Amino acid sequence: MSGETVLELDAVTKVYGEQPPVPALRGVSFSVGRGELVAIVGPSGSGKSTLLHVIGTLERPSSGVVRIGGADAARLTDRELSLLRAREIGFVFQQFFLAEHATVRENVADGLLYAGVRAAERYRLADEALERVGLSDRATFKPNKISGGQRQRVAIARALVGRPAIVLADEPTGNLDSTTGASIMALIHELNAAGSTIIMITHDAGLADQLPRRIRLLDGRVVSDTGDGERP
Ligand SMILES: Nc1ncnc2c1ncn2[C@@H]1O[C@H](COP(=O)(O)OP(=O)(O)OP(=O)(O)O)[C@@H](O)[C@H]1O
Repeated sequence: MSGETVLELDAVTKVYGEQPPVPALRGVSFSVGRGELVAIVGPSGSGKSTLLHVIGTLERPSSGVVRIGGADAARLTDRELSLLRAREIGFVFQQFFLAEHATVRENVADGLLYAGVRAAERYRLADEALERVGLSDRATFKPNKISGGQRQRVAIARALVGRPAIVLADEPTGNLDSTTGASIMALIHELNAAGSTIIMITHDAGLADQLPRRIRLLDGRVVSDTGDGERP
């Protein structure tokens, strides 16, 4: 059975600067189906962050096409693009990026600020997301009163709260010790098993090997992709 394509890249390039131009992506094509769990792996400078920014519509490609849920990102205005980003993409970063003055619950609810969801609904969905990451009992805490692993769970709940089509995780275990990192990886697997489509960037081949599909980048090109476009 072939499922729905949530992300499609076709011959995407990204060139930074002019003197000299730095080609960060040199014709990247692949697609991701709903429910996939994909690692994008490669050494430093291979283009992983650039690819994440392009997929996340934070940067426009120099050429090529990025389709999210069938919509060609290049055809959208900046305003439409921010709405698409707010509704369809959940970001998880290595450095959590939590608001320290706000509670855990507020941090998660704020993930819906730009998606046009009313406050009461934001908090209801935040509580639901916190339950999914096993942190309901920390909802009223401030981020500085919880552990690093719990902070990353908050960041993941924040990314999930709007039930985005794609969760993009950039080295989500990069700031954690190995045990805590393993528990975050277990959570990522759990969330994927529950239906989330997750694309994780890592330079760590060992971590990538734990994921069902690996797309390997080198010098801005895909050098291998263990998925063949078939949907799970
Ligand atoms: N804003 C920028 N301006 C100019 N060059 C850039 C910019 N961002 C990235 N690059 C260059 O593009 C190439 C790819 O960088 P990118 O950050 O995407 O790689 P990466 O695989 O994420 O590396 P790392 O694992 O070290 O974060 C590198 O040669 C980098 O120097």
